[in-house]
Amino acid sequence: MSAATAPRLHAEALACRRGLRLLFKDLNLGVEPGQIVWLRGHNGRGKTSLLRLVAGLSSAEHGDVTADGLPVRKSADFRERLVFIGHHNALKDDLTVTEALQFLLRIHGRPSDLATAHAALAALDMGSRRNAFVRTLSQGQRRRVALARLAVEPAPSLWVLDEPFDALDVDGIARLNGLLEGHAARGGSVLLTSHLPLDTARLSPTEINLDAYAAAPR
Ligand SMILES: Nc1ncnc2c1ncn2[C@@H]1O[C@H](COP(=O)(O)OP(=O)(O)OP(=O)(O)O)[C@@H](O)[C@H]1O
Repeated sequence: MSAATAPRLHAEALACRRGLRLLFKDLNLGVEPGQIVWLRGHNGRGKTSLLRLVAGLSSAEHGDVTADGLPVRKSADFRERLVFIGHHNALKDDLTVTEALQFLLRIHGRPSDLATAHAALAALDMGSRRNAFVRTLSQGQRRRVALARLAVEPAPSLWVLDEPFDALDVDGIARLNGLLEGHAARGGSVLLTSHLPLDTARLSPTEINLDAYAAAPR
């Protein structure tokens, strides 16, 4: 990854269907380098579904999501400049914390040497558990390990984060806020969901309420 800023994300008149239900329609979306976008809306409105569209993991019913003008599903460059952390932490129970993080870094093409993994864990204050098995961690600790990837992201990419604050304590929230703030200041961008209130004074997020684009009752 060599680009100096995050990709410019754009979508027009986006509509999303899951199964038989049209979830939302007529959504215009833009995420610029340096911007933090907070996606809000009722349970089941389609926030996770939208994040999956943006990450190129599914197709829209109508409209295209583009990154620097190219459809995300066709851009290998975009995939290298994207960090997607879903609601499930994707950590393997039978690996140690360090191994599980190294695995995630490796499959996403990021530096995965021991020093990098240890630095990432230290940034989320998980250094003392680095040799523990993932299955022995609490939910908040698992979330910290999954988020540790962000601490060693080498270039300003687009971070797509599904409920990243979920299960974090006050210290974890402060650490994540620090990562988000630093990332945006370096030209990175963020699209995230959160049912918990964000620190708007610190993060200055742009809010999008998906309820305003509802296509049908939930
Ligand atoms: N694989 C699937 N097949 C069919 N419908 C699905 C599938 N996954 C999700 N849905 C439906 O799509 C709708 C939107 O789900 P989604 O997870 O995107 O909502 P959300 O806004 O993220 O919700 P929450 O705030 O509860 O996390 C829900 O009604 C859900 O039941």
